[in-house]
Formats: sequence, structure tokens, C-alpha cells
Amino acid sequence: MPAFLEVWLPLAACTLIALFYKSLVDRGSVGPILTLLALELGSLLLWALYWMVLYPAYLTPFRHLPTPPKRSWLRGNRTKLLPDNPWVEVREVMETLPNNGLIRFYEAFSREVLVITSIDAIKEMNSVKPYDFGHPKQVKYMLGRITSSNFNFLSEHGHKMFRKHLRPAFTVQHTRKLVPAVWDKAQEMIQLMERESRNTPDSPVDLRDYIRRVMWDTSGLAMFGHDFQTLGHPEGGIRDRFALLLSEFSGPAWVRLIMYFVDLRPLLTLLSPLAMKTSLGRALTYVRGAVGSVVADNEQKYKSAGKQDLNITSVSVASGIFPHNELIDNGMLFLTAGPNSTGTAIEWALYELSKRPEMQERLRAEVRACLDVADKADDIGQKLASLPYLNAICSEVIRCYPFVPLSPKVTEKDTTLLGVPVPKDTALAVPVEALNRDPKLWGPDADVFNPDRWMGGDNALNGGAPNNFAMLSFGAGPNICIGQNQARAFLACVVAAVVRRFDMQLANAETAGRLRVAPFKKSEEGPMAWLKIVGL
Ligand code: HEM
Repeated sequence: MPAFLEVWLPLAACTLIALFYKSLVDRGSVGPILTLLALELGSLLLWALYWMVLYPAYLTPFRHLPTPPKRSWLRGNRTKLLPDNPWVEVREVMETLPNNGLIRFYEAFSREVLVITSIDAIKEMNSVKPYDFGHPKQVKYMLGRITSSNFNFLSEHGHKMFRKHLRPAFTVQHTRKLVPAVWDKAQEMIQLMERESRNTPDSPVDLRDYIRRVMWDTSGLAMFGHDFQTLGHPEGGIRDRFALLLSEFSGPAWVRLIMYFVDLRPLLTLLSPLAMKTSLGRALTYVRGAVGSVVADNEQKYKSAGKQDLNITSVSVASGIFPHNELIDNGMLFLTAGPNSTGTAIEWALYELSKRPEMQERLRAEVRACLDVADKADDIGQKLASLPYLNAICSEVIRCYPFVPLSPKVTEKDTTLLGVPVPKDTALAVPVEALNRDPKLWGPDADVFNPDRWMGGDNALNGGAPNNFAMLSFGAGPNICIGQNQARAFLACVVAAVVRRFDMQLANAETAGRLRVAPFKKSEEGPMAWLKIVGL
């Protein structure tokens, strides 16, 4: 929220309370209070005039940058005040407005956002001066609310320590060692799916539900060495409590708009003793308590046996750098960042595959030639990584369905981008989806789901795009998603297990691709499929 409003709002609230008190309780003269109120309203008007009219028109350092021509004071450059999927219009603008890498885009009430459209600007931002750019206040606030954590990793020093000491737990080699446990869990899921499609042959199987459950169980194993057992016991556990925490932030767009202009944090902090008594508060206490206890188990094990397990918490304990509370904070962060995003990628992969029998056939042949259902070998992660078509499909899913299609950033200090001065607190947007599908980078079929672009030679690494910055689904530079290897390995493992066993046919082809109203790229209802078992 703009700093002015952070002072103005509480001041105006106090003045109003004084006015009510004086006129209704004290029944004294309200003249001086009315004068104060008038001064406050006047200052708000002047502030609005400066920031919403004068600054964006004449004073901003971005006044020479290309700006979409159609603009209204209320909606900015958008056609709707509250867009369902905010990245869609930004992509249209980026494709139609000639620019040299930066576009000025107006959000509601003339709020300027700098849209980064060129790879050079992305490189400069992520590689040359990554710590000049950070997460917007709303994102930090959201993380804090979901996890009740005080994230040290959000400061530059804290972030460097976090990355340095957690890196060993997220390397390709380490992640591959976690895959056999994921494979076993995927087999458990497949048995449940088989049972459901046998018991209720007239109804399609809701793939989303199974994917969410398997993601919770595999994430529990990978992060804490603990099986949350949501596959066997779907109701009432940590998954449901966590879904409640996330639901607070999947609310309508107007809530996010208000959150930008009106900072609710002081109010929420005041109300927090009360909030902890609500179902949301109880859910948070439950989840943090559950994470706390599995973290403590890992600490105890390490203390008594002096041996580190494969899971991420155990590796963090062994580093000796994180105190107990920080281990819980990290666990809460991984639970927020991992299962939902990876599960969404699995949903999109199964959605694409269940629309395309020939793609399924080809993938099934590749997987079956390499993996047996009884395969519990330690090298299953290695085997999956060696399957070119499986990995091509996963990369294409990650390219076409970025979980965060428009990544918001903010400048932490005065800086420059492509030579343009960018003041502290400037809002920026990285149009991930638009860059991931830019025909200049990906060729004329950029909008087509085509795993073959990832087949053969260097294509396996870059999909035929000119460089690694062309695909930004995991971000880039030192802030790049720390869990990307894990996400890729788990995605490949679950997809391979499902396609190996079932021939899928999409049951809700008309609606499964409809997007949820959200800043994330997620289907509203998820894929439902008819499943046919294809041999052992
Ligand atoms: C398909 C799945 C995933 C996607 C699309 C995804 C995407 C992202 C993106 C876009 C970022 C922000 C990068 C930036 O600030 O520029 C991020 C950060 C992060 N992700 Fe992921 N992620 C996924 C899976 C995971 C998993 C499985 C974990 C953990 C087990 C994880 C943990 C994190 C963490 C801790 C950060 C913050 C990193 C930092 O600031 O240094 N993510 N992720």
C-alpha cells in the first residue's frame, strides 16, 4: 500500500471516532474535529491528484515508454476493473504494442506497472542485480498469513544463507533418491483409482482429487520423511486444514484490489487473538503443530543417531544452521510452494494426455519399455530422467501452463533497467506466460502443445528456444525456484505411473480447460477421465 495511505487511514479513522464520540456521547463542539477532517480529506485529494493525475502524466520516469493507448482512470489499461486472469490482457498488449523491452501498463486508479518484455531486461533483472528486485508486500503478507512464519529468507542475507544451506537437498542427484518413495505412492494411488473405476464404472474419475492426495503424501515424505497418509485417509487431515488456509487467498479479485490500497495488516494483527479462535486460526495451529512435530522427530533422530536422512528437513537439521522455529518456517514454506504448484502441473499433463490418445500411446510404450510395476529399484529416478518423451511432455506442460503466468515484483531500491531509471517501490510484472509462448522465441507454433520441440540434442534442455531465459515458469537467477528439480522429478514420476497403467479419456472436455478466476493458471474444475486398465 502507498506509504501515504498507511498514515492517512488510521489518522482518518481516529478523527471519525473522535467526531462520533464528541457529537453522540460528549455532545460538545465538533468544529475543530470537522476542520481536521476537512484537512485530511483535502490532503487525500491532493495526494490522489498528484499520484493519479500529475505524476503518471508528467513526472514519472516511464512517461516516454510505450503505453497502451486506451486508458481509463478507474480501470487503467484494462477492459475490466477486476480482470479474471490478469495475465491475459498483458499478453495481448505485449504482442501488439511495439516496444524495446519495457512497457508502461496502467492498473486501476492509474497505478503504473512496468512490464518486462525482453530477454535482455529479464537477464539484467535476474542475473545482474537480482537483489534490487523483490516480492511485493501483498505476496509477503500472504506468505506470512498462510504460514505464520517470520521468513528470514526474504532479506538478502537471509536468502543467501537459505539457498546455500538448502541447496544440497534440492540437487538433481539428491532429488532422484527421493523418487522411489514417490513411485510407491503413485502405485498406491493407482490401485485406489482402479478400485474406484471398477466400483463405479458409470462415473468418470476425478483426477484432481487423487493428484492432490498423492502430492500431499509425497511432499510429506520428501520434506519431512513423514507420510501424511492422505491417500488412505482423505478427510480431515493436514491437507484439508491447509486447503482452508489457501482458500483465504483464492477469494475474488476485488479483495486483492482492496488489499493493494488498504493495508489490513494492522487490523488483522489487532484481531489475531480473535482470529486464532476461528476455523482458519485453528487450521493454522493444526498445520504448524503437525509440521513442528515432524521437524522435532527429525531433530531427535539426528541427535540420537547422528545420521542424516534423505528428506529436506533432515538435510537442513544436519546443516546445523537453522534453529527449530526456522525449520518449521521452512517446512511451512515448502508446503505452500510445492504440492499445489506441482499438483497443478500434473493435472495439466493428464489433461493434455487424456485429450490425445496417440501421445498417450507413444508415452506408454516408452515408459513400459523401461519400468515395471514392481520396480522399486533405487535408480528409478535415473531411469525416469532418461526417458526423452516423458521429459519432453513434462517440459512442455511447464512451458504452456506456468503456475504464475504474470509474476509480480517490486524494486527494493532505486535502480535502472535497460538504462531507464526505476525508482524504489515501483511495481513490475514479468509476463511469464507471454514469454513462454512468444513466437519470436519459440517459433510459429509457440501456442501449440508440442512436446516434440523438446526432443533431440540441445532441444531437451531449451525446447529450441535461443536461451534459458525464454522459459520462466520457475523464475530465473538466484531466486529461481529452489524446488524445480523436485517438481520435475515428481511430475514425471506420477505421469509415468498413471499413463503406464491407464488409457485415459477426458470426460469433461468442454469444461476442464476453463481457468479459475485467480492469479494462478489453474483449471476451475480439473480433469475428469474415463480410465481403461491396460495390462499390468
Ligand atoms: C511445477 C511446480 C513449481 C512451480 C511452477 C514453481 C514456481 C516457482 C516460482 C515462479 C518461484 C519464484 C521465483 C522468483 O521469485 O523469481 C518459486 C520460488 C520458490 N519455490 Fe517453486 N515452483 C514449483 C515447485 C516447487 C517445489 C516442489 C518446492 C519445494 C519443495 C518449491 C519451493 C520454492 C521456494 C522455496 C521458492 C522461493 C525461492 C527463493 O526465493 O529463493 N517450488 N517457485
